Amino acid sequence: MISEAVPAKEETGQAQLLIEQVGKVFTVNSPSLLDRLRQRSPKRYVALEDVNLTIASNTFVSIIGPSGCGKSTLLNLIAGLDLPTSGQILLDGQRIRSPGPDRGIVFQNYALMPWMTALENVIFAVETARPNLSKSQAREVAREHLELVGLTKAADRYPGQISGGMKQRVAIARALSIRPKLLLMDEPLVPWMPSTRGYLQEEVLRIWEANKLSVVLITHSIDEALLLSDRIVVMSRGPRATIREVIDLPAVRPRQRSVIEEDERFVKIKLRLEEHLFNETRAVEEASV
Ligand SMILES: Nc1ncnc2c1ncn2[C@@H]1O[C@H](COP(=O)(O)OP(=O)(O)OP(=O)(O)O)[C@@H](O)[C@H]1O
Repeated sequence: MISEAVPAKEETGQAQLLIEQVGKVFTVNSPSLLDRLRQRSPKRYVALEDVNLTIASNTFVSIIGPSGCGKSTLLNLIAGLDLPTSGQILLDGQRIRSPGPDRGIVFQNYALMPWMTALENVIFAVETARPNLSKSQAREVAREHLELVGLTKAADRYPGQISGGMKQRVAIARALSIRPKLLLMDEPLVPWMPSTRGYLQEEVLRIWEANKLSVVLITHSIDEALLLSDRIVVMSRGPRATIREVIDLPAVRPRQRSVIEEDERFVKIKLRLEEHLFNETRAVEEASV
């Protein structure tokens, strides 16, 4: 049995990101969605309800939950790409109302500009987020970040000329180059074969350790969450999805893959998460029949 999430206000005071009683209601009016919901007229869909979470500085947090529960919705609210219908999200005491340079975002599809080289993609982000830098300073910052992700040699290549894994590393370099307090990642490693994915996971860890910022990662992979995170946020299924539990992982760093298979504490958490996802997914499937 999984316990309730601890309300944000009961946690210690040095929080960086505060999510307070957040709810999100969508008005569904696209014909295909209405068709799926077997509705004719526009309908309200309560995606998130009463979401509370505190994320302290320098913490790696993964969000896991059944498909369609609202993980991306929550990440978009933190990114400021959308606004909550109720509640509020504060970053260092400032209410989030729009995207800002204090948050870097990495999506699954990289969102690179194809007509710009890898370096130009990063320079563009630096110039936009940090207009006080001179052109040569922006170029230098961009170069440093491409170096950080091991892509110095690919700096002058266009997105169409590099592999998907490399594109994702450019996207990570771009997100980090604006010096965000928070790095938000929406299933960035999903498309990759296990070997590439494993390599990118190591890269993400190395970059996080080098940068000391907070990361919020959405993932479908329990192993990935166990390998990378300090905390795992477990969401319940929608509608009215919320945080079911926040699990603090044992502070084993650096964390080898074998730890997840062999350390009894990790094995227990893995079983619990598998059971939760299985039950929630089954309930979603049953509800849709
Ligand atoms: N703009 C929107 N309008 C209407 N409904 C939406 C909108 N965006 C998301 N939803 C609904 O909100 C719910 C949560 O969607 P969301 O994409 O956040 O889930 P998710 O957990 O990220 O899904 P997945 O794991 O499949 O990526 C879904 O039922 C989705 O259909």
